Amino acid sequence: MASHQTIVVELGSSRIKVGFAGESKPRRVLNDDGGSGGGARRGGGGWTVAINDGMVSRACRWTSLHRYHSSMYDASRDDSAKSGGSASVPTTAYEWERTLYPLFSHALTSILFVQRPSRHRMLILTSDAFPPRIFREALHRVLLDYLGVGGVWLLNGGAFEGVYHLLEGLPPPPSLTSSAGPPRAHLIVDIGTHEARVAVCVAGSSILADTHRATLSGYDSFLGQVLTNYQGEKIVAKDAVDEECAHLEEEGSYYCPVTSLEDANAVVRAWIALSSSSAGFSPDITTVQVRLPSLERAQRTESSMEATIQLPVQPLLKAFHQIYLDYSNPSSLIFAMLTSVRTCPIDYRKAALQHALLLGGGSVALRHFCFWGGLASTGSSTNNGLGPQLETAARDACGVSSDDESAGESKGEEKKDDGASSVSSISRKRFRSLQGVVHGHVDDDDGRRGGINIQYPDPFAADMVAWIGGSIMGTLGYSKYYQNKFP
Ligand SMILES: Nc1ncnc2c1ncn2[C@@H]1O[C@H](COP(=O)(O)OP(=O)(O)OP(=O)(O)O)[C@@H](O)[C@H]1O
Repeated sequence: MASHQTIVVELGSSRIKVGFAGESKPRRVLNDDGGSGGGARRGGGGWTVAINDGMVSRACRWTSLHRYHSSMYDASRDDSAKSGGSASVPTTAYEWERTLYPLFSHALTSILFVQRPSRHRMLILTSDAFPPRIFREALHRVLLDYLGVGGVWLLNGGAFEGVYHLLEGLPPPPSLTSSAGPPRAHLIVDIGTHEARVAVCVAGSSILADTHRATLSGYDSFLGQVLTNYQGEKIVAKDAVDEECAHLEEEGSYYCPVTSLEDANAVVRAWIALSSSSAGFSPDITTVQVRLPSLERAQRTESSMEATIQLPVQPLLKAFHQIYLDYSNPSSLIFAMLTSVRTCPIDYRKAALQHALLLGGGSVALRHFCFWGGLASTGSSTNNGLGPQLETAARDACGVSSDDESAGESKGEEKKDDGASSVSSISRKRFRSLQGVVHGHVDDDDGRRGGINIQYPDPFAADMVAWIGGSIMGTLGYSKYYQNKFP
């Protein structure tokens, strides 16, 4: 059987990327605003893919395969659930077949224009390291039996496997000398929609399964926390909706204008835009001006209402700290990263922390997020963004304060009480074993060498790396890994 180009599909929870192996980008990225990218905000209960497979036009509801900490997931935040959509993940192979058949039929006929599926094999990347058995069974049945695709390779934990094929070609971090040779290990951090996943990937091998961690630090989970924090603050938006709020204040109740994930996303985008603009930004800023989508909609019916309002930034920064930087919180990203490294064999720890890579759409969305802690400690806005903030949080977690870079003698000492008194002594000691690795060593000539270094996989787009890695894999001769219809 002559095999034509391999098809590569990345099944993400909020974006599905479809294309051919050997190409530099997917032919189409499906998301819930019709595939144009950017993404309208949706809740965690799934979204709708518009399907047109040449026979019928309909919609297919797509949910993530698995939801980590599903008991912690707050369905009341879910916009789609509120609007009557089903928030449930399929629970039988048959339900998965009903979801997958229209989706892949659409991809083959309307996106890739494949005439004879049997001449193509398909590489499927899933974010989950362990997708449910019923999903795998349904996928194979749909692709091999119903749609007649030539062969299928389901690649679990796709981002980790995919990026593995790009790592060799990535330039070394500027802090490392080029003579150091190719890195022996990487810490891969994939920030997705609901979850973030972390694992150590070793050169010449694959990911170390023991180091795999999943945590509720996806971009939408962060937005959920932003929403919760603003609602908890009970903001009185006097200037925005004068009469209404004055009345509420009199009654002793409050009004919070941030009412959906979409609003929370608008606050995040506004803050990033403000902090990225060099003009007029200073660490003293405590409010941000935001145009809220929900107020914009209300404005259409009530013309007296203002859609742009001034909001405090404190609840936003608090959410960022809780979800990403708080090393005393087991659900935070920094906790997952440090636990992952602590689990890996001791001789790989140094290399893994020196070569940490941020992947996934969430890391793109937060790449320039500015946090006060960083600004305050450096006195400038250059040390902002997710990567530098995670580095600072890792140093804090390991008891390496930011100002003792030159004074190695403080190693091993208890961190002084500098306002972080709410952090328990157990939390402060939890990652002490990584202190030397996170800190690096101090050279007389060149300053600090080694230590934690968190990078983006430039020049590749962090949210495309998994698919591009899959595209490379699809061109290689991995025949024995494909499950073929005609073995
Ligand atoms: N370029 C971008 N700029 C801003 N936000 C983005 C960008 N790309 C993706 N996002 C947002 O980041 C989140 C994660 O995107 P990603 O493409 O990694 O999702 P996914 O692969 O579907 O998720 P998962 O890996 O959890 O299955 C989504 O909420 C998405 O809206």
